[in-house]
Amino acid sequence: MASAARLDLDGNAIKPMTICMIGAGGFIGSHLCEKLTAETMHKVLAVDVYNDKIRHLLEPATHSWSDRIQFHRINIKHDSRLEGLIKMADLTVNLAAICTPADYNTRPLDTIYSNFIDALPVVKYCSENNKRLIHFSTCEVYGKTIGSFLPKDSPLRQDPAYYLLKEDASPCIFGSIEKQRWSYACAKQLIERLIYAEGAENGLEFTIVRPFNWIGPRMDFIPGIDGPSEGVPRVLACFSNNLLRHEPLKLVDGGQSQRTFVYIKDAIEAVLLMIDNPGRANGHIFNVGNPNNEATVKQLAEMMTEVYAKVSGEPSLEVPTVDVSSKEFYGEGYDDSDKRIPDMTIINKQLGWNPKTSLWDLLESTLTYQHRTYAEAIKEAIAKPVAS
Ligand SMILES: NC(=O)c1ccc[n+]([C@@H]2O[C@H](COP(=O)([O-])OP(=O)(O)OC[C@H]3O[C@@H](n4cnc5c(N)ncnc54)[C@H](O)[C@@H]3O)[C@@H](O)[C@H]2O)c1
Ligand SMILES: O=c1ccn([C@@H]2O[C@H](COP(=O)(O)OP(=O)(O)O[C@H]3OC[C@](O)(CO)[C@H]3O)[C@@H](O)[C@H]2O)c(=O)[nH]1
Repeated sequence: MASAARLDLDGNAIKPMTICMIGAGGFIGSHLCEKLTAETMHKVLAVDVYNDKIRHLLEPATHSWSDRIQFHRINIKHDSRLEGLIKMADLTVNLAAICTPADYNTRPLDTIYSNFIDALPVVKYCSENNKRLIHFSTCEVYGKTIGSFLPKDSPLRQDPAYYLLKEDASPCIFGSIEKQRWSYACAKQLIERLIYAEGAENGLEFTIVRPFNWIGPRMDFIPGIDGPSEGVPRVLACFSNNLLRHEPLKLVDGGQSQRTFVYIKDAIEAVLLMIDNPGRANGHIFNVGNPNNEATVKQLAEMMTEVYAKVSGEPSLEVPTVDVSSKEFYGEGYDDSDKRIPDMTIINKQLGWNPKTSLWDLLESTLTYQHRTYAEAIKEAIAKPVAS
């Protein structure tokens, strides 16, 4: 239930504000909209080209929060209404982006435009109108770890100094230009630098969020069900799709890359703390991830296979995974981040935030959702005769 008497971290009453949320119809946006409507008195101006993932919040128009969320179907690439919405709001949260790795090397121009050029007016309008901005960047701005350049058997690889990713100390290490995978990370890095410069030179009040593999329900799409059959979503949806279809999970280059996964609901708590505590969040870049949930992609596949068997009651395949080369899976120009462990010092100090949910638990609730939402539709799709 929304409460009028919520307090910030310094014990002051939080005043309801109007938030212009761009990209509100996506995975993170849908969870943030849910949180803001259910637990706060803030008003949301939800901007996106799609609204399927937030339709349950918009309809019927008789929800207790209905007068606090408005959907605006706007493509921020070319819509003059954007400035008016930013002016109307106290805070803008910008989530809009192309952010699936399969696009970075195959649609590099769209990726760079989406993550840099299209974000420019948002930053400009916030700066010119003295409005606060929370901008979503990515853990990919760190690129590869320093440790990955050490010899394979070097004991230094065990030293956190060579792999822990720190907002104010780690370098950003990308591959060469023909490795177009880095088009996204590079565009995100440049928009971060621009926002930082707007803060330094023009006083823009900003917060930059670097999400480390947030996962949970409503992430991306299941190919052929609620997205294109040939589409390649992020790993959670790829592996969910394989499990739902009883196919082996594809391990790109053997699945040796490492990631830390954080449950979307834990991560959204961190974003709400940023929204409600401007004095503690402004001017900061925050890693938001769960350093305790590290796994190789192969280990993730094995755990998802085990959890899915539990929640679906269906036996696992005898050979649950298959190796595939990155060239075959993503095409020319793909490259990968080797390891991503967020340093948590800054977010702990400023906001006292820590994630709670283990990898097993977050996969259990997410795969329960995937099974409930998609299993029937997949069965029907498989049963349908293919048109000749
Ligand atoms: N999910 C993660 O773990 C993660 C990790 C790192 C960074 N991020 C960043 O967080 C943000 C949100 O990610 P997500 O996982 O929710 O992705 P998402 O693709 O689910 O959401 C992005 C939303 O932005 C909208 N959008 C894109 N271009 C637009 C435009 N021109 N006009 C209007 N709307 C537009 C899309 O329709 C989509 O609904 C992105 O900036 C992404 O780079 C997410
Ligand atoms: O079927 C598959 C799909 C992927 N992989 C490998 O899994 C690793 C993670 O892939 P994914 O979650 O798709 O994306 P990344 O973690 O590499 O990048 C994202 O991180 C943050 C963000 O900025 C936004 O979400 C995005 O760039 C990777 O190693 C794939 O190769 C697989 O083996 N099989």
